[in-house]
Amino acid sequence: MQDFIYSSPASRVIFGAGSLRHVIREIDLLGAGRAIVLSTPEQRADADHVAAMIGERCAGIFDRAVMHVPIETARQARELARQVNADCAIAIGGGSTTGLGKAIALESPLPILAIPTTYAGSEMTPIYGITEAGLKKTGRDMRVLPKTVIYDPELTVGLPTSLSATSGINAIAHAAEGLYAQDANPIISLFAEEGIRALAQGLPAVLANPSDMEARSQCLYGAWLCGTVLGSVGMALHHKLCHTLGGTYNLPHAETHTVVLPHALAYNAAAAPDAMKRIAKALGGANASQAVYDLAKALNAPLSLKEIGMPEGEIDRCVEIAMQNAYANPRPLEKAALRRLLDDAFHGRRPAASEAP
Ligand SMILES: NC(=O)C1=CN([C@@H]2O[C@H](COP(=O)(O)OP(=O)(O)OC[C@H]3O[C@@H](n4cnc5c(N)ncnc54)[C@H](OP(=O)(O)O)[C@@H]3O)[C@@H](O)[C@H]2O)C=CC1
Ligand SMILES: O=C(O)/C=C\C(=O)CC(=O)O
Repeated sequence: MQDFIYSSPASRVIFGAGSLRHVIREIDLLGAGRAIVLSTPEQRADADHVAAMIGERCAGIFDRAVMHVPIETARQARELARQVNADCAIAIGGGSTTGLGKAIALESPLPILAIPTTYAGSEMTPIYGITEAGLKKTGRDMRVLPKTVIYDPELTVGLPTSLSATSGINAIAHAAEGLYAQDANPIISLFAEEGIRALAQGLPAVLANPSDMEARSQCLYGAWLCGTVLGSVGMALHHKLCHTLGGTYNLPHAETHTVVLPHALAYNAAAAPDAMKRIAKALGGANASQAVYDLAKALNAPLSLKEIGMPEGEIDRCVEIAMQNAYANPRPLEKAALRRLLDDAFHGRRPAASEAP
C-alpha cells in the first residue's frame, strides 16, 4: 500500500426521508438565530416551505439563484443577508443554489445549511465557482463547505427522470476520477466505489418509478459519497474537459458530464487499470467506459455532444484549450488521442472494448 493523507470533511449529515423536519434543531446546533433561505425562482415553493417550517427564524428569502453564480447575483444575496441580519444561510436546491450559498460564505461568517435536491454533490465540497464578466473562476476555501447537510430523498421526488439520470452520472464522474486521482487514498476510494454502486442501482429504479423512496434514497446516498470524493481528492481530464466544454459552448452541466465520462475513462483506461476494474465492478459491468455508456443509454440520457448543443467543427479548438493548462491525469495529454476522444463524444459512439491507447 502507498503512503497517503486522509482529511475528514467537517460536515454534519442528516440523512433520511422526511429529515427536513429537523431543520430548526439543526439551525440551533449551528448556534444561529435567523436564516436567509436561498433557492432558484423555480424552486421558490421549496424555499417557502422551509420558511414556513422555521417561522420567525426565517430572516428572508432570496430566490434568484442561477447556474454558475454570476457575481451580480452573489452581491445581491450578500446584501440581502446583511440587511435582514441573517446569521445562517439555508440553500435548498441543486448545485446552483448551493453555489450561491458558498458565494455568501466566502465573504461573510454565515454558516451554510445545505439541503440538496440534485445529485451534483457541491454540498460536500470546499469548491466554489463565481462567474464574472463571462468567466467562471473556481477555487477551494474551507469557509464555503456547508457546516450541515440535510439529505431528504422526499425532496428529490420532483427531480425529472432526465435530470435524475444526468445528475446521477455527474456524481459517478466525481467518484470515477477520484479512484485514479493523484492524491487518492483508500478511504475515499471506498466512498467512490460505494457511491457508484448505489447510483448504478438506484438510477434505473428511479427511472422506472420516480416516487420509489428506496431508489431515491440510494441515489441521494450515492450522491453524498461521490460529492465527498470530489471535495477530498483532485479531479483530472474528465472534469477539466467538462469545464472547458461547458464554459466555451454554454453546455448544460450534468448532460456534459454524462456524455464525456465514457470517453474520458476510455482515454485513461490503460493508465489506470485498477481504478477501471473498481468502476466496472461497481457498475456491474466488465469494462468501465462501456458500462458508463450503457448505463446512460439505458437511462435515456444524451450520448453525444452534438445533441446537447456543441456546434460542429469545434473539436480542434477544444483540444487546444484542453492542452493549455497542465494538470494531473493518469495518461499524459496527447493531442491526437484527445481529438479522437472528443470526436467520439461529439458523435456519441460507444467506446471500443479495447481501451489501450
Ligand atoms: N462547487 C462544487 O463542488 C460543485 C459545483 N457544481 C455546480 O453546480 C451547478 C450544477 O448543479 P446541478 O445540481 O446540476 O444544477 P442546478 O442546481 O442548476 O439544477 C439543475 C436543474 O434542476 C432543477 N431542480 C433541482 N432540484 C429539483 C427538484 N428536486 N425537483 C425539480 N427540479 C429540480 C432546477 O430547476 P429550476 O432551475 O427549475 O429550479 C434546475 O433546472 C453548476 O454550476 C456546477 O458547476 C456542481 C457540482 C459540484
Ligand atoms: O464549477 C464549479 O462550480 C465547481 C466544480 C464543479 O462544477 C464540479 C463538476 O464539474 O461537477
